[in-house]
Amino acid sequence: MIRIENINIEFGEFKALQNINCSINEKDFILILGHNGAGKSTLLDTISGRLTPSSGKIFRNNTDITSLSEAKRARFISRVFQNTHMGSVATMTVAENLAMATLKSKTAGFKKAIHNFPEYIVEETLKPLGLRLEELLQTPIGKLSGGQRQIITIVMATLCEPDILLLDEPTAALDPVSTENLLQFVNKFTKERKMATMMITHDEQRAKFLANRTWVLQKGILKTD
Ligand SMILES: Nc1ncnc2c1ncn2[C@@H]1O[C@H](COP(=O)(O)OP(=O)(O)OP(=O)(O)O)[C@@H](O)[C@H]1O
Repeated sequence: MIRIENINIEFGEFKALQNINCSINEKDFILILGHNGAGKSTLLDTISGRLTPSSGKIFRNNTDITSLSEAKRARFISRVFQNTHMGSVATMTVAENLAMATLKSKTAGFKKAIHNFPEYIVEETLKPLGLRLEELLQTPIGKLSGGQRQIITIVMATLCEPDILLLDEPTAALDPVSTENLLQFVNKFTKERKMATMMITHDEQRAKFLANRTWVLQKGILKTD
């Protein structure tokens, strides 16, 4: 589905990613492990189009997307950041944030979308979770706990039905109970939707039940399985 060929990312003299070759297939759940500064976020930034490689190519179903902008890739590649402030607007309600997410990668229709909350999310996603998030729809998202906000951010990221979901340490700021809830949610949610997922984590033991593949980055070099 996504194929990466001989990708290099350089920041000045520094080689952050070196000669990366890998493929992400449908329904894969890939854990990305590695020490601080190994290049994990840089790899996700390269796949999402946030960074442009100095050499190498990225293909989606054999189409070369190396020069496709991040905004255009957002229709099929969704990125969730460790810092949920980057994926949602704190002063807007949960419902408004979810409505806004239906517009992803489009620029028109913002005012209309904000009044058109996608009701199906309540029955299909929020209620089955059993975390009573549906009771918080009119609450500004900035008032939610870190775990609640992270779950809503992931739901938002998947409303455009991407082929692939990129999660950057989604449990980094969470306590053990919220971490467990979030991982269970991610497991159920991505498998039900048959969505390929790449997740950066520093907690392999807790997260490994989710994954069919584990990749390790060491100083910009990727070891795939
Ligand atoms: N925009 C940039 N300019 C210069 N150097 C950068 C830039 N972005 C990342 N780097 C460097 O590239 C290396 C890889 O960074 P990256 O954020 O991908 O690491 P990481 O594996 O995600 O680390 P962590 O686990 O700490 O989040 C680091 O040495 C970092 O300082």
